[in-house]
Amino acid sequence: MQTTITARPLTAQDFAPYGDVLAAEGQADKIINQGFCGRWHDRARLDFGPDGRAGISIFKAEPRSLPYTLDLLERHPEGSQAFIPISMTEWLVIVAADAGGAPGRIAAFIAAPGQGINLHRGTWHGVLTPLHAPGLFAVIDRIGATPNLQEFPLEVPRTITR
Ligand SMILES: NC(=O)N[C@@H](O)C(=O)O
Ligand code: NI
Repeated sequence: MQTTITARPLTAQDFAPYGDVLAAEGQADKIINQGFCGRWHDRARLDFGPDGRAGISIFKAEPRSLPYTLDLLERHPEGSQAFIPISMTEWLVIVAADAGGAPGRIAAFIAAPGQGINLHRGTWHGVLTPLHAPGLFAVIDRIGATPNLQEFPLEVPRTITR
């Protein structure tokens, strides 16, 4: 069993099984606004289900420190969830593969300042984990009448290190 997981730098390629990386990285898809702005166009696979709608919320999360004890994973079976950093600091992203309806192998990433993510619908993840105050994020996820939340407490907590 993985009891200690080493976080690695967040890259779009490594994160692809779990979601999308949202950042002004590499060449812009479009140059707009009379050449004064780069647009990294349509970079997230958003999904809010047939009965939900998109919402934008602001999260202010308490910073955590490494090594971090992970004792809970969760997922949103009815929609995607995107985290766009407002405070330009690194933060911790924890995801896991699905293994028959429960979390399988866990992966951890250090998001660089300015990197955001979009978790695809149903992706197991740790809750928002900034590493520096003020931990401000814009969150785009499903607003609907159902809880859209499945939590999975870990019987054996894991240690996430850098
Ligand atoms: N519960 C909530 O709004 N946030 C969590 O889903 C999270 O991933 O941080
Ligand atoms: Ni979540």
